[in-house]
Amino acid sequence: MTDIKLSDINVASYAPVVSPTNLKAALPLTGEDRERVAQYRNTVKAILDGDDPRLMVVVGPCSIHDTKAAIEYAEKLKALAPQVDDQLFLVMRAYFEKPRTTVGWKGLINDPDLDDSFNIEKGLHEARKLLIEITKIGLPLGTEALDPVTPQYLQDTITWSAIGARTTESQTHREMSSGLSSPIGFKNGTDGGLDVAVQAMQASAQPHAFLGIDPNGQVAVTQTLGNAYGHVVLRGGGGKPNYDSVSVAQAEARLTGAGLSSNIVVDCSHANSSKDPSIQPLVLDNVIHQRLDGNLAIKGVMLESHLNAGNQSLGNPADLAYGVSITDGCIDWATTEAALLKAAQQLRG
Ligand SMILES: O=C[C@H](O)[C@H](O)COP(=O)(O)O
Ligand SMILES: C=C(OP(=O)(O)O)C(=O)O
Repeated sequence: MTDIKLSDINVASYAPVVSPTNLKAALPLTGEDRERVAQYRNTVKAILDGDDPRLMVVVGPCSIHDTKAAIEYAEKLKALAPQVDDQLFLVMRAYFEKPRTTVGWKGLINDPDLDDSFNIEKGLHEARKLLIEITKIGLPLGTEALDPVTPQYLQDTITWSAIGARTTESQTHREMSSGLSSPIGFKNGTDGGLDVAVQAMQASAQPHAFLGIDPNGQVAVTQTLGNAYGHVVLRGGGGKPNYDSVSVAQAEARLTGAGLSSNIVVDCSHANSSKDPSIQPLVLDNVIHQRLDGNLAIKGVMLESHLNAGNQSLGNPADLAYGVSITDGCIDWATTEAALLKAAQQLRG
């Protein structure tokens, strides 16, 4: 009876993985790239503090599955930036971890070869390599912090982080957020509920102690200081959008009532576009008008955009169309560029 198996009954295997320190040694972020990230973060903080009047725009693919297409996208975004940067601070969406409603491809880190081979070590390398390449191109980067371990590998390259609608209520994610070095946006819940995001801001602003990993990959009691730059991301939910002026005013009142800064980012995608990507420019247009009407609580917007429009199913990776999302549908580059040029022009008055 003593050899009865009680643990790991549902675990098939373990495989050690590179430590954060060793990955960073292999793929270092150096010199002026480090200064850039620090500067980008300061800009986002200044936007959230109301000291920089520009609108932050987190824009890019729903998920990155092809690093070549991501570089091509980054080069286009970089070329657009100087045409709008008097009004818009562009941050490229670089999402490598996808939260799934049930199951599905969980992102480039989890399965970089898109074939259920789950070469997570390769995924970490590819993600970090790409983040460094895009930093060198000269763009700030935004990502979803989903797995509580991955920030140790990537966070030094990140200007803005998000906690997704499916994890905003999770204590683990609030604890992790309290130690993240970047400002952090909390999505409202998938049911549209704002309370979880407000509570996440309250929780993550405080110090926490929890089990995490240290830079050497050692499990460690992690004590954090609290993240002062939490804010809400309105993404709609429960079958309804929440980007309209009434919903935004309600969110503002809720935040102020809780003693929090009334900083709001509007996600033009997800339930705010009923997952129809072609609606995103209309949502953006509405938000720009709210800003022009004097609503300065709206500090940013998010757009899901790729080189080409729509999305495609992930079947045989060799058959995938280039530059098309394999998760949520996106607007194409031409639509993105036109929408952002228009937004900047409108904001100039
Ligand atoms: O943003 C992407 C998706 O909306 C999110 O990952 C959930 O995807 P799913 O409902 O297709 O699993
Ligand atoms: C998963 C995402 O959004 P949400 O958490 O709002 O569904 C996303 O932005 O990729």
